[in-house]
Amino acid sequence: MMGIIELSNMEFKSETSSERNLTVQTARTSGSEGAYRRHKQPHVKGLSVENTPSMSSTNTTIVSAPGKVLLAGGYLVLDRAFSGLVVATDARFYTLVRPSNHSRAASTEPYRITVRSPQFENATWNYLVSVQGQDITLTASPEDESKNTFVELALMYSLAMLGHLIPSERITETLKSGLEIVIAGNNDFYSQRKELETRGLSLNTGSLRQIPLFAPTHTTLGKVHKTGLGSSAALITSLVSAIFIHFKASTIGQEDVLQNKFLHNVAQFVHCLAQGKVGSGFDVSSAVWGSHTYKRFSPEVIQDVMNQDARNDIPALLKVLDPKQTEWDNVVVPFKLAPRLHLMLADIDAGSHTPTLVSNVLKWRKTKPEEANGLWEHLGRTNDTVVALLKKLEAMAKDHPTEYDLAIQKASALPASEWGSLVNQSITGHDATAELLVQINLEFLTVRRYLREMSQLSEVPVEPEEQTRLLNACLSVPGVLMAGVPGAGGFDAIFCIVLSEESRSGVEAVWSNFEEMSVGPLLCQESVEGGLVLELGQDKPFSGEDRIVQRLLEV
Ligand SMILES: Nc1ncnc2c1ncn2[C@@H]1O[C@H](COP(=O)(O)OP(=O)(O)O)[C@@H](O)[C@H]1O
Ligand SMILES: C[C@@](O)(CCOP(=O)(O)OP(=O)(O)O)CC(=O)O
Repeated sequence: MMGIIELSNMEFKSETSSERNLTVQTARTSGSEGAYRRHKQPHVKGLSVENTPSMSSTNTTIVSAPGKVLLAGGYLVLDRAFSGLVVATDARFYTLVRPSNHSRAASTEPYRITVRSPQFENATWNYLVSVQGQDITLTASPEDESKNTFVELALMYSLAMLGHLIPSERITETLKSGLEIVIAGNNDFYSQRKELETRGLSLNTGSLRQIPLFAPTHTTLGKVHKTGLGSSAALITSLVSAIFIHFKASTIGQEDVLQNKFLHNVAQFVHCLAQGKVGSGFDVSSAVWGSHTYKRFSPEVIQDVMNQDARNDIPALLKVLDPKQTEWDNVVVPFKLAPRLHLMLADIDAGSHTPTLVSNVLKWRKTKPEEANGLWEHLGRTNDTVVALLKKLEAMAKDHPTEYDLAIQKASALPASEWGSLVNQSITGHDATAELLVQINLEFLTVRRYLREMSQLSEVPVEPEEQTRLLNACLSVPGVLMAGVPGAGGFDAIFCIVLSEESRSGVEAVWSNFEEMSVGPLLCQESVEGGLVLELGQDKPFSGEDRIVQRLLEV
């Protein structure tokens, strides 16, 4: 057994097969866990289980990655000249990897990997793996009813890379009993309207809390209504990382930037390949690093390997994905909402097709470059101002906690349009927190004004009128700091940032009474756990208390 390489010495030299170690954050077990982990939900029998459930956590790896919401920078973030603000959610995607239950016989090649997504109908995929020295090839079983390109590419490339990174004996040893992989996304990733209907429950957060973890979606992956949290990015990031960790090509417990960069680069590459295009990558980025401001990587970085021929030269691919050997120029600056600010999300049942919106906006930018670039400059600057003000607010909370709390309390009782009256009311004569709140609110209204202008000029419904009416109704509730359309906008979703539980209830009431569109609240909030988390495996044992891990071991 080779020793763990010191992180400072770590090199991803593709021509050697020496051991590499990659790092993800270890799951926290107390205090700051996401709302989902804290909620005491009644235990309701959820999924039908195909295989005999194995409660054993031995040799089991579980890695999770968060969903995302792009609060500012939609479209602009496709261009390196601009930044986006992405917040990771405590709704996560989980990948479990363990030796298979039923393949004692299959101790020789080809090894078998079975992947299940128990929330869906017809969602089992079988793969056959052959190992010849450093060359590892994976093929989908021809007997499968459906194909999952995202899963297949993630497995194919992760294993092929492992062949060049760790000794082949370790690979065959790990594969010899076959592998079982279970993939599950938090309920918030998919519309729960059908599940609520089945249970005779109405569409509100109280009802959503009664649904079991990883509830069945009553449909196939192809037909499911997604809520826009970025299922494929979170899935690929958790799957790729779980594989690297399960094969002990990675270690845990240290926050090593280089190692996470490698996992990021692999996930980013696989996601681009599966999507058939190089997007901005903000979703994979937040799945790895949590909330941050994001400046994209130059597409040229991976352009040359963006085809299936990359399989034929894994050392060359490893070189491109090695953060030390290739210039990955993405910029990630960590971000955190100030205390007492709560993110609220809702999906709109109407939905929009993001690739169509993107292609039409980019077409407009190409045909009217002056008009578009002028607007993007203004919008980009206003987005940056909003981020800078949110950071100032966070600093204010740290430096002057008592004044900050008092100001938030007062602002919670009034709609944002009336916060101006709070600025000069404090004992010191000037309330700096109230002033920041006013500025953030106004700047974000300006962001929305530019987005509506973009809608008009490009004829793409980025903030459609129906959404404008909904957002304005939310902003009339006391204690609502921001309301907007995330990401590409359209009819997909809305977000609000609110200052208190009362504000949250007020906004929820607006959503359930809104008659123009069906507004479905989500339960998730900002992730406090950051990006990638090792939930189980290596030196992170099963405590018996984490009900998410417990549930994953059962399904
Ligand atoms: N629970 C899951 N299990 C397996 N694959 C999944 C799961 N959820 C999503 N995927 C994969 O992600 C693809 C959806 O990707 P995409 O349409 O880009 O959605 P999104 O915008 O949510 O990322 C699916 O076709 C499937 O391959
Ligand atoms: C337009 C964009 O900048 C942002 C789109 O963000 P969304 O969060 O709307 O994405 P989907 O989950 O794919 O619907 C495109 C991009 O950056 O890739």
